[in-house]
Amino acid sequence: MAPRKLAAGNWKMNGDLAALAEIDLLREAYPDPGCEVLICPPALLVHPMKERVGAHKMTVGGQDCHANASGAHTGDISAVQLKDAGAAYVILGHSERRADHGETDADVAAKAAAAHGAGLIAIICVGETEAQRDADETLAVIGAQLAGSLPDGASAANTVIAYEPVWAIGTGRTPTNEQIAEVHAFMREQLQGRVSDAGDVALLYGGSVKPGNATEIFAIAHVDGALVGGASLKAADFGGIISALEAAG
Ligand SMILES: O=C[C@H](O)COP(=O)(O)O
Repeated sequence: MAPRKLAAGNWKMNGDLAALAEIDLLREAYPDPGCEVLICPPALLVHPMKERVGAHKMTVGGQDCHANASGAHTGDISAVQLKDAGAAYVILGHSERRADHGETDADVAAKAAAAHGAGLIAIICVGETEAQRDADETLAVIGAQLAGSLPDGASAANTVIAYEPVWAIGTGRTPTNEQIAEVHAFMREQLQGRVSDAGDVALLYGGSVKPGNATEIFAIAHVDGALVGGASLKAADFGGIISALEAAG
């Protein structure tokens, strides 16, 4: 098995029922996409989006889950509930959750274990801040986040890793191709010994991916797709990224 090719959209706290019209546009433009296409809308939209996707092979995911399957956790959503609503994936440990909700690597590992238990594929996010990159700590930070956030039992079938430099998210700035290549090769190496099929785990790049830079980014070794924020909100933009991934070797 080779790593899955995945164009993943993260709508973050954007979108409403009317925005599901974008799904119709994607279905029409890509009736049989040559890569996996995933959209992770706000939790309220997971079920209606899945209904809108219908028989199309596009998948839907959550943006977070609780580590427990149920219980007294007001405002939280479990992996089991996401699965029940039609999700196939869940994003975990996004830097916005690490910053806004104080999520630690151990929290992310527990959530990923819950996701796996519920039959969801966990997209585990890692990435350095600008200060950490300036201090030449990038690989140490990524190595520690990976080691702490990967649960036992992670495999290419149930886990995807997304490298998202915090300073590149929503800023229009991206690392150089060499910087992305260095981190992705490092992540591949770090997975050895932790995951039996480390060579087959999909590694996504995320942070200001647009139709205009996607082709270049997908040509970098060990980049198997993208986790896209702003440019996933409109089918016209996300479509450009899907097309670039379809065309990537
Ligand atoms: O999860 C997606 C990332 O945070 C990237 O967001 P962006 O594409 O808006 O920079």
